[in-house]
Amino acid sequence: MVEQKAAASRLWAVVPAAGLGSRFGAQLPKQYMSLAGKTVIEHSIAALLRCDELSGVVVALHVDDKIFSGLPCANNAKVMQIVGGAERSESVELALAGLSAAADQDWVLVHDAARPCLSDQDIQALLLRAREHPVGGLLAARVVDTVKRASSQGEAVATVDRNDLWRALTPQLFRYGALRDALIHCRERGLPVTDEASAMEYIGGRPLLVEGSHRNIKITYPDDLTMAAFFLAGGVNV
Ligand SMILES: Nc1ccn([C@@H]2O[C@H](COP(=O)(O)OP(=O)(O)OP(=O)(O)O)[C@@H](O)[C@H]2O)c(=O)n1
Ligand SMILES: C[C@](O)(CO)[C@H](O)COP(=O)(O)O
Repeated sequence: MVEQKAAASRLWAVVPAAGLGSRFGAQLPKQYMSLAGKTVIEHSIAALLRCDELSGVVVALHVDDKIFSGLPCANNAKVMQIVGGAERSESVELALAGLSAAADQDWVLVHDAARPCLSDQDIQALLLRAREHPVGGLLAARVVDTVKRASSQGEAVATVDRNDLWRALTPQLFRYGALRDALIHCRERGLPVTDEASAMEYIGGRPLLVEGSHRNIKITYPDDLTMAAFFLAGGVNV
């Protein structure tokens, strides 16, 4: 009997970009702030598009977004747009629903539009390690500061053992079907999901932590844009 060879899993990307950047406090959503000659989101998407095996990217936009369609990357044949939701997790779930060509066993990279300093090296490290893992994985960085738990009065009440603490970054890489089902599971139960890995954890998964660069910062406050410009200009090579 001739065994049917399983079709190779394809690689997709989802870019949550429907936020309004309230903590950043600018007139424009932070993903559209200028950075090193382009907008923040263009750097984030460009990093994904440099990955040759990517089949397509779905960008989740705010319903009132009038900017993205005017960017050069919006005309890239691999780039699709959908309207996101009120929460980041909802935007990701809607983007997955928009990936009609994806098969359950395909892989999906979810990468914040607000993380413009993602390196090719980190993407390749995540793809190499997480695709060999039964659940998938995420880029992450070890916590290097002492961590305090605060009281409601803003006083340090405890020091948290940081030896096993990591900061979750993006991209995060999971199988399309498993991630879709995990996000639905969490939404139906009102479980708080701030990243894709937490949804996978809720259904019993243990995503692989792949150490990534501390330069892969999330633009949250204005100072982050200054740091990102420094990193994209090459930073200090030690
Ligand atoms: N409903 C939402 C909220 C956020 N995001 C995206 O998720 C990423 C990380 O979210 P965050 O840094 O919190 O962005 P904002 O929600 O814009 O920031 P803030 O919380 O300060 O308003 C960003 O690329 C943001 O555009 C999204 O797609 N949909
Ligand atoms: C997904 C994320 O960037 C991982 O650290 C983070 O959880 C996003 O949080 P935000 O409050 O939506 O920015």
